[in-house]
Amino acid sequence: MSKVDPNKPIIQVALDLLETDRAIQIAKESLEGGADWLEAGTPLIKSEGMDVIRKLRDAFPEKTIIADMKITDTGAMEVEMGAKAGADIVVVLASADDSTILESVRAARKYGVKIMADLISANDPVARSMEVEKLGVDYINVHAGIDQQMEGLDSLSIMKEVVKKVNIPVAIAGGLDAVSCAEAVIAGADIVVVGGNIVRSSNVTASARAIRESVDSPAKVQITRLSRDDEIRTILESVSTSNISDAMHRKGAMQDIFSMMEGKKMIGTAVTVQTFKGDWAKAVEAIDEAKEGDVIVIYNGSRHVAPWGGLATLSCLNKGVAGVVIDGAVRDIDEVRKIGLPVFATCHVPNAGEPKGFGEINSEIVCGNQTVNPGDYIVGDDNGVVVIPKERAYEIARRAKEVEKTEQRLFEEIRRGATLSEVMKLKKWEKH
Ligand SMILES: O=C([C@H](O)CO)[C@H](O)[C@H](O)COP(=O)(O)O
Repeated sequence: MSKVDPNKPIIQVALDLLETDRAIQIAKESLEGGADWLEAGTPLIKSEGMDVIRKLRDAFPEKTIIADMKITDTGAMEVEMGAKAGADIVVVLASADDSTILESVRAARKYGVKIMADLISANDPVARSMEVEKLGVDYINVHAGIDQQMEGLDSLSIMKEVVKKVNIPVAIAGGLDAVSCAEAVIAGADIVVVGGNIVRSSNVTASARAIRESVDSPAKVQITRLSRDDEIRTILESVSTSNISDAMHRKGAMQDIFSMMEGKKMIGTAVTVQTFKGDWAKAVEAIDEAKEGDVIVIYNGSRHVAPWGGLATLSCLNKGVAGVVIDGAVRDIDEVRKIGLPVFATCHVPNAGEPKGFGEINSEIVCGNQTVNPGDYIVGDDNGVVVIPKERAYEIARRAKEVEKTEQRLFEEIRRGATLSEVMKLKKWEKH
């Protein structure tokens, strides 16, 4: 049942959820889209125990089921648990001690299951893949863990080395989508393990189908490479400031700063301005310092005298500035709205100050009670404005995307008639 045909890559869908019922429903939808193997993900096993394997086995008697137990010790006991619950393949950490791997393999032989060794966090994954093959494992999974992916680790380059060194089937996992699955198959992957990009999709069947098409015809998939900055901006385009706030554990949101341009989204890198009540010179000079795609972030601190208005806003268009954030007031709001540049501010008033020239451009400032440094990523939408420190921009963008995907699936389940607390089983997960 768990054979691998070198000409037909296997899609293993990782059911990284918390509830058995949702996992079974999502498994059904992913099989309809062409997924092959069903993995009880580690969070699912931790949440529901081995019973989830039994329920998956009952629901899908003919399918290959993987218990992603990530065994680190007591190999024989845990493999026995997985096998008796109905798994075909049990996952052991490749970084576990050799004694654990050997015991897992011995128990697997006794109970008629296979062992997949997961290389997540292995010190020297290529060398370890050869060692665990010698210890008798049946499959190797080259895996960039979810937290690692968020910081930019990907498993493809390691997998390219591993496939040259081992003779057993090689799986790859770690944030794979239709494009990276195609790349992995071209590079020699026998099994692609896909979690979030299937199970958190609002249309699980369509997402599984897209992966099926890409692994079956990988040469047809167009592979584009983006710079890190473009990648960050592309991801940020697709998420909301609420998603980002969740990803940052509620840090990063500016206080008392609101969109003056309903429906306009803004993404850019900060040019910071420290200025003072009644002085608009530095705010306006910052336009000349800004590059295309920058956001001018101004601390002015007055609700009554604006450092910014219509003429400054129009000047921004000539420089390709992505938007403006003001801790303080803006004026000429009718002109600002006509011009259409995203502007976020505390309020709007008629008064402007004078161009005196106090203050500084591109020093660290505090805006909306958040520290902003030049180059930090600033995102604004109708919810408000968040600042993402530049050092964590990629990670936060990726985490926000995971939040967005999770919500897409929740929306879909609510559309089907459930309430949010039913879908999330809120009562069960209240703090005990
Ligand atoms: O094994 C996994 C992870 O450690 C959480 O248990 C995932 O199933 C694996 O990474 C695949 O999921 P995605 O990375 O979301 O595709």
